[in-house]
Amino acid sequence: MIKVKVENLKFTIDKKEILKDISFEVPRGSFVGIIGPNGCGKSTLLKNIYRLYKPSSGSITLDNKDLAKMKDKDCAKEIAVLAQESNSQFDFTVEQIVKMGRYPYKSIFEDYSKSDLQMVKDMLEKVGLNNYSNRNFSNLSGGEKQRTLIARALVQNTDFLILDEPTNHLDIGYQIQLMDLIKSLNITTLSAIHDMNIASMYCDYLIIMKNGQIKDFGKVEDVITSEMLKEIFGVNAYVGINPINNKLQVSFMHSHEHINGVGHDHIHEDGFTGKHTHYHYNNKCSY
Ligand SMILES: Nc1ncnc2c1ncn2[C@@H]1O[C@H](COP(=O)(O)OP(=O)(O)OP(=O)(O)O)[C@@H](O)[C@H]1O
Repeated sequence: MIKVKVENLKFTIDKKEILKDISFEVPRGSFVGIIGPNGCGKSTLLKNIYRLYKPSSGSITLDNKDLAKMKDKDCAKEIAVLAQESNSQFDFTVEQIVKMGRYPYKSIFEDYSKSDLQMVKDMLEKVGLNNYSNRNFSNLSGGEKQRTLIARALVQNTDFLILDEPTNHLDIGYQIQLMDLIKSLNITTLSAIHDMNIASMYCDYLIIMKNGQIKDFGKVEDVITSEMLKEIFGVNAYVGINPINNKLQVSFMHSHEHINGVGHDHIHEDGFTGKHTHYHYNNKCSY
């Protein structure tokens, strides 16, 4: 079953084509990550899906319904979004911000119910902010702000979650805690992610983007390769398998550490000529 279908999506701003004929499907209940270099169009793609931007052409459907035709409030019951940092919630307390996630379920003069408030309290506890209800958002650390915004997205209680670099600002403990929490909800999730190891641990499928185009779409183990990392990001990496969880694990190397070639003080393909050590791996020499 397909939750989200994007077909031939193009998006142009200031005469610059940022998304060039994007098509993909997100299977219901899956966690799909989007990876790609800075500026390749990940956020812009997400913004077209959560309707901050209007596609120049193409279509996006959610459960076979044309997203462009949905009312805002209905859309908010179907899609929760954690965008990249925004300062729009400047003067609110943490609790007030998280409560906003319940807004789509309220009629115009209806106040928040006991169960809304309980949900907010429970979610703040889950993201490790139980004593933060009355703190002013603007005084929080980057990680605390991020966890507040995640709590707001999760109390929206939708079947589809869009995350734009959700682990931004979070220390490794909170990164794992947050991703475990999201994964445990079993809701369809589409997320821009920079960290390859986080992507490998949590995603079912990955979209590889470059220059506003999709270069690959597939299962994590099929698309994360050292060749892809070289082609898309221009970096050298060792891709192995963690024997404990059988997930791919990526370890990056300096640009002068690579597998083909021997000898000291020679010119590398990237121009590196400095002194360096050679490392041996499987009888091949890397340096
Ligand atoms: N409102 C806008 N006006 C003009 N250019 C824009 C606008 N929004 C995005 N762009 C440009 O579109 C391109 C894609 O930006 P986008 O934010 O989608 O990249 P990204 O892949 O999410 O990058 P990052 O990894 O840095 O977050 C960039 O070149 C950006 O400068």
